[in-house]
Amino acid sequence: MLRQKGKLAPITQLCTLVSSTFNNSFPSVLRNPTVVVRPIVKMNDEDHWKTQKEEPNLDPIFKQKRILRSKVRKELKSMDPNLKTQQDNAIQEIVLEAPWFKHSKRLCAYISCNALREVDTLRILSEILKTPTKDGPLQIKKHLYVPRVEDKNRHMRMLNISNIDDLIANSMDILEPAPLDSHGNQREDVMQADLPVDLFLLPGLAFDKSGRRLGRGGGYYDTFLKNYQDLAKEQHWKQPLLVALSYSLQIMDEGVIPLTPNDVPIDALVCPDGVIPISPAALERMS
Ligand SMILES: Nc1nc2c(c(=O)[nH]1)N(C=O)[C@@H](CNc1ccc(C(=O)N[C@@H](CCC(=O)O)C(=O)O)cc1)CN2
Ligand SMILES: Nc1ncnc2c1ncn2[C@@H]1O[C@H](COP(=O)(O)OP(=O)(O)OP(=O)(O)O)[C@@H](O)[C@H]1O
Repeated sequence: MLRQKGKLAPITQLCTLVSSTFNNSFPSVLRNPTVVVRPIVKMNDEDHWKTQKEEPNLDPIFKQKRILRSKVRKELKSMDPNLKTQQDNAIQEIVLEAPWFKHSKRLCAYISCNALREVDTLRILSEILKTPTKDGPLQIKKHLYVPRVEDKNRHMRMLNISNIDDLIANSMDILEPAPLDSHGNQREDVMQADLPVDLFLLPGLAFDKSGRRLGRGGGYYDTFLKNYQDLAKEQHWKQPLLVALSYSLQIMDEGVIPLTPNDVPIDALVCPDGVIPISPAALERMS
C-alpha cells in the first residue's frame, strides 16, 4: 500500500504535498514551510523561455532538525524521574477521561519505550485492550493497532493486537507485534482494514502549538500518516484525529521546529496542562 517510494519527491510532488498537507485550514505558520525553492530559467528546444524548478536543498533544514533532536534528547535524559512520572500520569489521565478518547473505537497508538524517554502509554493501552464489563455502561470493545518497523526505508506497518503480552522487543528495544498472532494467523494490517481509524496517539521529540511535530528522524510516521490519509481520502472516510503526547519541555515556541515538505501536521497535543486543539477538526471534536 506504500504509494510513495524513493528518497525525495520531485519538486512538483513536493509542491503538491506541501499544498495538500498544509491546507488552508491550518495556521499560516504551517502553510509556509521553511523550504526555499530557487527557480532557474532555461531555453527549451523551440527557443522559448521556460521556467524550470530545481530540487530544493533540504540539507540545512535536516541539519537543524538533527541539532534540535540532540538538544531535546539531552533535556529528556536529565528530566527528574518524579516529574516524569507525574507528567506521565497527568497526560494519561487526560486522555483516559476525554470523550474523544472514550468515543474512539479504532485506534493506532505507540508502545512507549522507557529508554527513549517517551510519554508513557501503558495505562492507555491497557484501557484500550480491556474487555468492557457486561454490567457497565454500553461499551463496544476498542480495536488497537501498534507500530511494527519492517525495514530501514521508512516502512512501518500498524498491526492489530488484542493483548499487551503479544509484543516482543525489536533491535531498537521497542516492543512490537510479530506478524503472526499466537494462533499462527496474520495480524490485521490497518491499511487493509475495512473500517477507518478514529484516533492516532503519536510519539515524537518536539512539538509546537501550530501543529509541527519533530520525530526521531526515521520518517516512519510521516510516511505512514501520508499513506493513511491518502487511503482515508480514497475510501471517503473521515480523517483520523492525530494527537501527540508531550512532556512540557517538548513544547517549542512557534518557528523553532524546522519544517520539511513531508512533515504531516498534528491535530492536537496532550501535555500535562491539558489538551491543545490545533486544527479545525480538533477544535470540533475535542472542545
Ligand atoms: N515507541 C515508539 N515506537 C516506534 C517509534 C517511536 O518513535 N516510538 N517510531 C517512530 O518512528 C518507529 C521506530 N523508529 C525509531 C527511530 C529511531 C529510534 C531511536 O532509537 N533513535 C535514537 C537515536 C538513534 C540515532 O541517532 O542513531 C534516539 O532517538 O535516541 C527508535 C525508533 C516505530 N515505532
Ligand atoms: N511521505 C514521505 N515520502 C518520502 N519521504 C519521506 C516521507 N516522509 C518522510 N520522508 C523522509 O524521511 C526522512 C526523515 O524525515 P524527518 O527528519 O522529517 O523525520 P521525522 O519527522 O523526524 O520522523 P518520523 O516521521 O518517523 O516521526 C527524510 O529524508 C524525509 O524526507
